[in-house]
Amino acid sequence: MSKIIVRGGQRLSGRVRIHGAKNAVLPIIAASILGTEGESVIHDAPPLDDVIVINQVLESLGVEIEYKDETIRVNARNIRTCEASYELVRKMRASFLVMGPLLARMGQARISLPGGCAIGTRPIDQHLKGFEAMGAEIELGQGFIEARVSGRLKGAKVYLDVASVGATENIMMAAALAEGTTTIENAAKEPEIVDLANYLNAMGAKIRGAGTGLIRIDGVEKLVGAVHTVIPDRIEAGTYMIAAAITGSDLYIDGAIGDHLRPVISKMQEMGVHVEEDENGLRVFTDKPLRAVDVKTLPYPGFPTDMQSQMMALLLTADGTSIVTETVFENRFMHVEQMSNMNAQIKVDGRSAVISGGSRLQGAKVCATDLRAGAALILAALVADGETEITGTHHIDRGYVDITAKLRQLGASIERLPVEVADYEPSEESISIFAAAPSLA
Ligand SMILES: CC(=O)N[C@H]1[C@@H](OP(=O)(O)OP(=O)(O)OC[C@H]2O[C@@H](n3ccc(=O)[nH]c3=O)[C@H](O)[C@@H]2O)O[C@H](CO)[C@@H](O)[C@@H]1O
Ligand SMILES: C=C(OP(=O)(O)O)C(=O)O
Repeated sequence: MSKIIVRGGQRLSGRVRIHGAKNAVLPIIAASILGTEGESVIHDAPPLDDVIVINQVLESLGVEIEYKDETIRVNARNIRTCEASYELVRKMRASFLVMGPLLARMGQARISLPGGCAIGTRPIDQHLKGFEAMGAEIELGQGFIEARVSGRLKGAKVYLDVASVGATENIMMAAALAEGTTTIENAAKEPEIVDLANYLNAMGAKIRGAGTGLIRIDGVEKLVGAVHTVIPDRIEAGTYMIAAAITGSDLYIDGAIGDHLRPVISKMQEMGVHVEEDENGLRVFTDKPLRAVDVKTLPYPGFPTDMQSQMMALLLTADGTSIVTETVFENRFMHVEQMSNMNAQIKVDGRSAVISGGSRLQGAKVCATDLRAGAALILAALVADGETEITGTHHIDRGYVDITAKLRQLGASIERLPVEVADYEPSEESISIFAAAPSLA
C-alpha cells in the first residue's frame, strides 16, 4: 500500500506521453477469446492493474498470455473452463466482458456477479437482455450468472434502454460469432466501441456502424487472432490537460486525439484555456484567469463522466460559480467530501454540484474513493497551499500509468511513499469499489 504526497504551487512544463486506453484494451483482451486460430498481438496495452487482472481472468480460462513492453500476445486456441471466479471478477467489474465471447464461442459461461461499485449500482440487465434476445438462457444463483445456448447464438434485434458502453461491447462480441445478423439500437458511441469493432473486424468479424447509435453485426463462423494497436487514453489525456490548466502551465499532451476529446476541449476553451491541436497531440496553456462554466455529463459525444471530478477540480480555481450535473452514474460525487477537506466550496444537491470558485485550496489528508476521484485530488493538490497526502492509491493505479513519475517529470513536487497498515484509513476493504451489493435491476 502506498500514499501520494503532493506539495502544491509548482508550474509544469514539457510534454507527457499518453498511454493506450484502459477502457479500450479491456474489451479487446476479452474479445481475443473469440480467436480459435492464430495469435492476437495487441500493441500499446498500458501497464495498469486492470490489464493485469483481465489477463489473469483469461489465463484462468486456459488462454495463453504473454505481456511484455506494452504488447500482449494472446493464444486462445484452447479454452479449459467457461467459469470466471469470484476472486478475479471481484477485483474488476470489466471482467464481466468475457461473458459475451465465452457464450458465443463455447455456448456457455459462468461468471461471478460483478456487483455495484462506489460510483453507482451499475446493473447488467442490458447485457443479459441482449444475450437472451440471441437465444441464451440465463440463470442467476449463488453469486453467479450462468448463460447457456444450445448450438450457436442467433442474430437478433437488440434495443438498449440505456446506451451502455459495456452492454454494447458484450453484445457486439457475442454477435460477431452468432448465426445471422444482429442490430444494436441505441448503441453506445464511445471511441472505445469503435476500437473494439476495428479489432473484431481484423479478426474476421463483419461489423458496421460502430461509433453510431445503430450497429449491425453479420455473424461469421470463425474468428482468428489479429494484430491491433489500442487507441490513446482520452481520459488520461484529459486529466493531463487539466493539470496544465489548473497550474497555469503550458503542456504538450503527446498522443492525445482531439476528436475523442471534443467536449472536454470545448468546455476548457469556454473557461478561457487555450488548446492547440496538431496531428501528434494537443498543446494546452492559459494566459488569464479562468471563467466558471456549467458542465453536464452525458454518454459520448457528451462530456465524459470519467472527466467529471477532474473538471470539478479545475472549476474550483475559476472565477465565479459553476454547476456540474452528473447524469450517467447516480453516486459520482464522492470526491466532493474529500475536496471539502481541502477548503473547496462545493454544495451537492441531488445530481448537481454547485462549485464556488476562487477560494484557495489547502493541502490536507484525503482519500481516493475511486479512480477518477483520486486523479481529481492529485490535480487539486497541485495548486493547494502546502502538502496533500492521498491514500487509496490502488484506485488510481487502475487507470493511470506512472502518474507520479509523469507529473514529477513535468515539474510537480509529487512522490509516492509506502504506508503503514495501521495508518491507513479507511481500510482498503471498506472503500473497495466492489463493496456495494450486486444489482441486476
Ligand atoms: C471499462 C469501461 O469501459 N468502463 C467505462 C464504461 O463503464 P460501463 O460499461 O460499466 O458503463 P455503462 O455505459 O454500461 O453505464 C452507463 C449507465 O448505464 C447503466 N446501465 C449499464 C448497463 C446495464 O446493463 N444497465 C444499466 O442501467 C449504468 O448503471 C450507468 O448508469 O462506461 C462508463 C460510462 O462512460 C465509464 O464511466 C467507464 O469508465
Ligand atoms: C469508472 C471507470 O472504470 P470502470 O468502469 O472500470 O470502473 C473509469 O475508468 O473511470
